[in-house]
Amino acid sequence: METQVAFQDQIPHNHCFGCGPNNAQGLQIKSYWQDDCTSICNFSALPHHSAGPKGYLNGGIISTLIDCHAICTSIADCYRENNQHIGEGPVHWCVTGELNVRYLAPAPIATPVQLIAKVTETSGKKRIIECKLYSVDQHDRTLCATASVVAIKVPESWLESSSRIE
Ligand SMILES: CCCCCCCC/C=C\CCCCCCCC(=O)SCCNC(=O)CCNC(=O)[C@H](O)C(C)(C)COP(=O)(O)OP(=O)(O)OC[C@H]1O[C@@H](n2cnc3c(N)ncnc32)[C@H](O)[C@@H]1OP(=O)(O)O
Repeated sequence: METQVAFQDQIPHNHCFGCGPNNAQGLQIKSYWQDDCTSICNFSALPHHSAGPKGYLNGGIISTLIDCHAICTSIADCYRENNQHIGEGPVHWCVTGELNVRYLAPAPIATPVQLIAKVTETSGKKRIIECKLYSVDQHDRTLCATASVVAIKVPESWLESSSRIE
């Protein structure tokens, strides 16, 4: 995995709060293929990503991590399906159509989280991505959230039109 370049570092023009390398205030997550079917993202939170009690990770941040890891996985899968390297040749963009998160256990903010995602269904412009978020310390791995994300492929013109709204 260490030898791979993150999906996000190959997708151009990305100012997204969760996954955009071009957003200095953002979370700047990095996602990689783990194997043929699954992708992985490791993230360490900062103190201001807290929920009400300062020891736990904010639920909105958890949703953003899942959303961005899943959508970037969907984009990477579009390139893979077309036998292209990410960011080369015809552009593939996806947006979130639906995000369903089940919060199973609080995630301690000081413990790194790991996200594992898998594209489970592809039909036309739509992909369904199942994602799990774990809190991972040296001894244990606790499943804190599961999610199902619907990614919808949008044309390249989206980038041009969204760039004009600045
Ligand atoms: C505003 C973002 C701009 C991004 C620009 C792209 C540049 C990329 C840059 C960097 C990459 C990394 C970026 C990661 C970003 C992280 C993810 C986000 O935060 S994205 C922001 C939140 N999401 C939205 O703002 C979508 C708002 N919704 C829409 O624009 C439309 O509703 C859209 C495009 C999702 C669907 O539009 P339709 O309904 O006209 O599309 P039709 O072609 O009719 O549908 C295609 C298929 O999808 C299903 N579908 C559509 N919406 C669905 C939904 N909400 N849930 C389930 N299925 C849905 C339909 O039923 C249809 O399925 P059948 O082919 O018939 O089987």
